[in-house]
Amino acid sequence: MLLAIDCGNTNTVFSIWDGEQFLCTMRTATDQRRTADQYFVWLSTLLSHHKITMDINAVIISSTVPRVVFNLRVLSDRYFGCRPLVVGKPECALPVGMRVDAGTTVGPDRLVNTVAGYDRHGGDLIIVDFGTATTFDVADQDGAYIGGAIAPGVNLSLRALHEAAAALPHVDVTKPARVIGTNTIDCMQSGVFWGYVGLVNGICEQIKAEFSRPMKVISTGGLAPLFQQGHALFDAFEDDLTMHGLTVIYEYNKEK
Ligand SMILES: Nc1ncnc2c1ncn2[C@@H]1O[C@H](COP(=O)(O)OP(=O)(O)OP(=O)(O)O)[C@@H](O)[C@H]1O
Ligand SMILES: CC(C)(CO)[C@@H](O)C(=O)NCCC(=O)O
Ligand SMILES: [K+]
Repeated sequence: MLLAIDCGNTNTVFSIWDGEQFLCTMRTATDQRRTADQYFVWLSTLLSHHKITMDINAVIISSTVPRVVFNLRVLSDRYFGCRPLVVGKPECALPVGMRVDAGTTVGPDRLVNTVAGYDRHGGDLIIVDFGTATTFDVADQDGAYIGGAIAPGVNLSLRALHEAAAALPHVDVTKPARVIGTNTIDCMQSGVFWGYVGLVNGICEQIKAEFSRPMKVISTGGLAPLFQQGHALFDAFEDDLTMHGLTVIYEYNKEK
């Protein structure tokens, strides 16, 4: 079985793939201090709770936080007896290339999203991922990652408002009933919710204008469904896009 690990700046998601389906998915806060032994105790407890026998013999990692990779490598080696594939490292081949400025480092999550989007939908895509940052990844006709946009994440923007302004409380994002808020919380929610609808819409429209062919827009990440509510921002929402991309990259490397 394959253990696929998607490590973001906020959360790290572990999924077990049996070759056909994901048996379970587990999420923990990203913390570079967490050791291999701590990961293993946590994983084994959850897997026994789900009644899944742990026979992991392969590991693939995408990490936007370089420092956590060390302990995840130790986890693979010590507990699963294997060397993990790490997206972005030379030994991990990608089925599709990238066309960006020489010397630039693309976030592995964005490359994985591009691979997954191309696998499911073919090329000419915009993938919008609502994580710590809101990213826009463009897949060309042949599936190559050709760039995109990085905007501050929704929760990050709300936190920034709260931290910078003494009279603004911490609030969660939600779709407000009205655009004109009549109290502080409604005003903040309106600003962030409708601000992001405008941001996503505006960036996608401008990417489409700059690109020469019609494009499909795919969304992923915990907050995507909220923004899809009542607005035709996306052609599809796919919860498991990054995990799917990790399995595609794993299979590609296994065959090579
Ligand atoms: N309605 C909601 N309001 C607030 N937060 C939500 C809501 N729905 C989902 N979330 C949160 O959105 C987050 C989405 O997770 P996702 O994996 O897409 O990104 P992340 O973990 O925040 O970022 P990263 O992948 O960069 O670490 C989760 O932390 C989840 O708790
Ligand atoms: C933009 C984030 C933080 C989104 O997770 C990540 O993809 C990243 O750290 N990227 C590096 C820079 C880039 O993708 O161009
Ligand atoms: K993510």
